[in-house]
Amino acid sequence: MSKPWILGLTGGIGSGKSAVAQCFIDLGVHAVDADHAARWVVEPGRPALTQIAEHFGDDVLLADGNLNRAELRKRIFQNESERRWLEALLHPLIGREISDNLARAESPYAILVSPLLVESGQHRLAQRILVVDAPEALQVQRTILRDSTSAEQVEAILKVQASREERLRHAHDILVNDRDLDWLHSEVSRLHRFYLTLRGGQT
Ligand SMILES: CC(C)(COP(=O)(O)OP(=O)(O)OC[C@H]1O[C@@H](n2cnc3c(N)ncnc32)[C@H](O)[C@@H]1O)[C@@H](O)C(=O)NCCC(=O)NCCS
Ligand SMILES: Nc1ncnc2c1ncn2[C@@H]1O[C@H](COP(=O)(O)OP(=O)(O)OP(=O)(O)O)[C@@H](O)[C@H]1O
Repeated sequence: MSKPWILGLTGGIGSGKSAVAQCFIDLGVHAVDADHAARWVVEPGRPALTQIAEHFGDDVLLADGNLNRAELRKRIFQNESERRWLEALLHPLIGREISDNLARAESPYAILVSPLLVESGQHRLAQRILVVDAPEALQVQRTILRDSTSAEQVEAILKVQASREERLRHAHDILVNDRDLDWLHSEVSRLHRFYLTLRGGQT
């Protein structure tokens, strides 16, 4: 089987990656999401969850045995060495899930959605990079609304992610997501037609 042509889709927290990815999925494009892979590798019964509980203590587990994501989020975004420990454990596992899933793509191209595409080196899997960009104030506002979290928590996450400038340096295409969802849909349709021409109809 030939390797799929991969579009890397990235952007900071709350920029709209998942919303853009959904538009591509609606157009029939196979999508692999690093945040979803990050959930699979810590499901109950997976060795990584046991290692996380041993390292951080049982407070990071819920009564039903699932990961207490809100608790772990608090711990890692206020302590760089704890975040690095967690990333060293999870990123290789996430990378394997992503590669396995991308290999199953049957659409003319596939997308890899990842908040840390540039930071983690996952961009090397992609032939082209689309950055979803939005003003920082809008990223914070959208994330607070979506996650019922605080501005301080979102800003702590923003601080450890690549800067907009750094991310944009890797971009082949930029989608500025500062309008409504109908507009976003039409921009993604336009990009999709363009990517199909780049693929020259190859499957
Ligand atoms: C800390 C955790 C449990 C918090 O879970 P929660 O459900 O609250 O958030 P979720 O996983 O949906 O992530 C939301 C957003 O936070 C940001 N984020 C998550 N992890 C990181 C990180 N290590 N560095 C920078 N930003 C991150 C991203 O923008 C992501 O889209 C979770 O984010 C996690 O396991 N992070 C470590 C794994 C990782 O690096 N994931 C990023 C994808 S590779
Ligand atoms: N153009 C838009 N108009 C209105 N709401 C939007 C728009 N784009 C995204 N949103 C909303 O903003 C929130 C954040 O978007 P989304 O979840 O797609 O961001 P993300 O980049 O995937 O974030 P994360 O890095 O946290 O996973 C969601 O609730 C989404 O529905």
